[in-house]
Amino acid sequence: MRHFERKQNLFLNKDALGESYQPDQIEERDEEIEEYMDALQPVIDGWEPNNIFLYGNTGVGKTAVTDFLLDQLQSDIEQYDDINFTVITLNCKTLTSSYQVAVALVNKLRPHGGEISTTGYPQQAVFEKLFQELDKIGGTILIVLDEIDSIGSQDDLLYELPRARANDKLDGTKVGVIGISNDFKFRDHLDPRVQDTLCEREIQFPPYDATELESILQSRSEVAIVDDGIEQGVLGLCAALAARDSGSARQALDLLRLAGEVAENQDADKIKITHVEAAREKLEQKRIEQGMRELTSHGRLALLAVISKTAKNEAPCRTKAVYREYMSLCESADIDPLAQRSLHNHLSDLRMLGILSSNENRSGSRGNYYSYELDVPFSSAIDAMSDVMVLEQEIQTIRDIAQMNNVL
Ligand SMILES: Nc1ncnc2c1ncn2[C@@H]1O[C@H](COP(=O)(O)OP(=O)(O)OP(=O)(O)O)[C@@H](O)[C@H]1O
Repeated sequence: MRHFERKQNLFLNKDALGESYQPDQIEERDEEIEEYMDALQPVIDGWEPNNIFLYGNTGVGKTAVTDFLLDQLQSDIEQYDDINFTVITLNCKTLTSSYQVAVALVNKLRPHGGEISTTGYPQQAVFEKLFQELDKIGGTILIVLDEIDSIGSQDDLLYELPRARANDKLDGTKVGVIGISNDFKFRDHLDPRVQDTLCEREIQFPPYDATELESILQSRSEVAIVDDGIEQGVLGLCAALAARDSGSARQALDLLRLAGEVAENQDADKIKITHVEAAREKLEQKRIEQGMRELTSHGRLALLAVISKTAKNEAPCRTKAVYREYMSLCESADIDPLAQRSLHNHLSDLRMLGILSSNENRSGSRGNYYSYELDVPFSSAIDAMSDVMVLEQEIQTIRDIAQMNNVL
């Protein structure tokens, strides 16, 4: 049997490319940092803190900048004896109401063994317990609620918490809320009173462009990867691919880490462009597989129909042609086909998931029509299909046709 062996030739600190790493330096966010520092200024001046709402797509540095600035604030505040400052951070991902968020906060603040049950109290009673815990700490408290959109429409706490002092619920403790969200609709759907309070200061984090991502990768790779461990052009390629897709630093860092792992497995002395390409394919496949897990069986058959048209070199193709292919796959799978209109909806969903792309063609008197093609490499799509479909024979036939037509 093969033994585990430590490999340390390319990575100096692989964890520095991972999710839990907190960078010493934030790149390319000077404007947002400036705005954020302005919003936090009242804390160090000893006034009531602003409530701040941060929004932007996933991976654009909302959490990293928040952690960085609050650490900085905490250390700068040490020189002022008259401020007692506390930060409480809670990720709300699994908490779907004000009640659940309030219970989680209370239990975070109570000592081990003194936690309250997650059910059975009237909501106001939990809020009261929370205010009591906050008063025990006293001073200035910032409560960071990450992924705040999970709270949904039951958002009373977001109204009550920032106003607790004004409404005499707190005994001198100054509380500010920092809400973080990547759901752009969440803000607009908030009760207008909550919106006014919570979004006192709003800071938007736009997606990164390729140059910005390259500079983030550059600074992170200095910590994560050995000198001379990266071939020229590798960081640029990772940055360009992530910028084109999402503008997410997380995606760019994931790509570099995976490329490093591919290189390491091949005992290469550098991370090369080919390793990035292999890593990209792996990530793409993971993304498609994740997307496909959410599809119904008809969604999968719709995708397989487009894959089959691609193998025949017949993509982009119109809905009508996809529909014919889909009908024949349904017949092989012994599944009753949907109407063409419903297939069209499935194709739209696949486009939303980034698996297909579509073009609207204008054809004069005959009206407009859509044509579809894969927006991911053929090989990733068909490999992902093989994992989730039972149409083994049909998938093999599609592979054979693709090979004959040199479709990769
Ligand atoms: N400007 C930056 N400089 C250095 N590292 C960054 C920067 N922006 C993001 N990162 C890194 O990218 C990764 C993702 O960033 P972060 O978690 O802050 O994104 P986010 O906007 O909070 O995303 P989500 O909404 O999904 O939580 C982290 O590893 C973070 O350290």
